[in-house]
Amino acid sequence: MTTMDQGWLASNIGSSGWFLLAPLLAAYAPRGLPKMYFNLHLRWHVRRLLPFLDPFVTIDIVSKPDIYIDRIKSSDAYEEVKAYLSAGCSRDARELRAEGALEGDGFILSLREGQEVADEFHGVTVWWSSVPPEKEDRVGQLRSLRLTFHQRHRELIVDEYLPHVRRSGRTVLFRNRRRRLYTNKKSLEYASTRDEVWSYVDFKHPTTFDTLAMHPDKKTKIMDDLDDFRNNKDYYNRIGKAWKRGYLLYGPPGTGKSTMIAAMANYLDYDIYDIELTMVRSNNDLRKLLIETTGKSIIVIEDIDCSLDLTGQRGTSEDLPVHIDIPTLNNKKRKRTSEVTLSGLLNFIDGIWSAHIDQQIIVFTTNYVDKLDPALIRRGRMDLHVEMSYCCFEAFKTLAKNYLGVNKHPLFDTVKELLQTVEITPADVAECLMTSERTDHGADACLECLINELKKKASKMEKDKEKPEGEAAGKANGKGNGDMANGRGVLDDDGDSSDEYEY
Ligand SMILES: Nc1ncnc2c1ncn2[C@@H]1O[C@H](COP(=O)(O)OP(=O)(O)OP(=O)(O)O)[C@@H](O)[C@H]1O
Ligand SMILES: [Mg+2]
Repeated sequence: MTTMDQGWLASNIGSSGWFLLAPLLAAYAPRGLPKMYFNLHLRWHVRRLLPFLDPFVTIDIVSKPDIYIDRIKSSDAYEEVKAYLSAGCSRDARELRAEGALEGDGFILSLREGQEVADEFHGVTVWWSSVPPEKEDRVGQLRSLRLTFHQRHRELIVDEYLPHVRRSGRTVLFRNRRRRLYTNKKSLEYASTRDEVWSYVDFKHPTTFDTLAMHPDKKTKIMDDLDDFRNNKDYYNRIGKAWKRGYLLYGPPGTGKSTMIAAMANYLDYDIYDIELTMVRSNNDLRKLLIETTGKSIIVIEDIDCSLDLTGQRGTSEDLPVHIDIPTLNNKKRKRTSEVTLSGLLNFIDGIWSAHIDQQIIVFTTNYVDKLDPALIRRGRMDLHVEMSYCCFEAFKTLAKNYLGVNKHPLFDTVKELLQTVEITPADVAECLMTSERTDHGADACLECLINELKKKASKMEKDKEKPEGEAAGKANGKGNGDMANGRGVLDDDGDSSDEYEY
């Protein structure tokens, strides 16, 4: 971009003849000609001449009233244009205004009133200026940014340049924002249509795919899948499918399902909407929640098997309201009826309403995958089923690096051997390795602690095997009864994980 002063004059030089004609017409026409003639004919001609006298077109991009700013999540052309200009014009413009960014500690630079900057698009020069607010009424000041361009470029500017400005502005806004972790409010709290349905905090989870303990092949496949999703907008358009993808993460407690969600959000740079289904009163409220989400986000329903009674055969259960305990406002628990049904949830995932927001990932987690209604997790809804399993040696190595800062150790061989037979969750391994932080013990002591734990588990498994069937204590692979119904809870230590995830 260059400052406007020279650019503007240079482009106007060709039309200076018309500027001379204008005062002549204004001076002689009314005196020399009958009034009637002037009114009927000259005015008509003057009107036709106007585009030649001033061949420039202006478009004002007007801000939304302040009172609505907070509610605007998806698109606000004014904010997008401002962000586009702040990324470019701050380099050339001399007189700027700085506003504290809505999020973070930074400033947003914008043009001061009267300042103009030029921009170039496909060899065509256009000018942006900030115009003073036109009025201040009960909805607050309406500010505008004015775009000026030659009328012969109208099509290019309207059809290509302005969408380009909005797209680029959105990218700047997205880059500058703080990511958020949303959770839904109780249905009772958003009775009015203007109430916010989500509350949020800044999302600051430190987990990445680097620190996630999992077999590397499996990890790579998941990351590739996320990349494919992110980069394939055209593909989704072409096949006529909403740009969404469903992940089902299943496995015993402590195997990293929630951790994986944080890693996914950090990898994609997405917000998270964590839905507590038991707080949702009806299918209608569920839809309301969906409408108020934004793109580039992950919608999470954790422990879907515990959230609502959405299990059983679709034909019998989908339209029956489910009974759940909702704490009431005076904190006493009382039996209430949630009218969220299985079909309501299915519609939430991939009904017509779900298509209105692009680039969303839906994640369900569960400890008991086989208890879920097949309709809920069928392919197309939950596109990728990922089994989060017990700790394999490769996953252990990641944890050892995270917690102890070691890549090799003489005790690794013993750990490797034990992990081939013993089922231990990454959470339990992490707990043993964390002793190095809590005490002054180094890697040796932590690894010995882990080996002791593994040996204890091994001898318990032996004892359980000797007991008659039915008496053996449930494996630690389910919340409560240890009933991991898929029967594939153990990752091979050699990392042969090909059958642990399915597409
Ligand atoms: N795969 C993993 N990689 C790294 N850390 C892990 C992993 N699994 C578990 N952990 C550690 O264990 C803790 C608990 O894990 P997490 O909450 O992700 O388990 P979960 O599978 O969601 O369990 P639940 O089924 O009970 O919700 C995490 O805070 C993390 O420190
Ligand atoms: Mg969890």
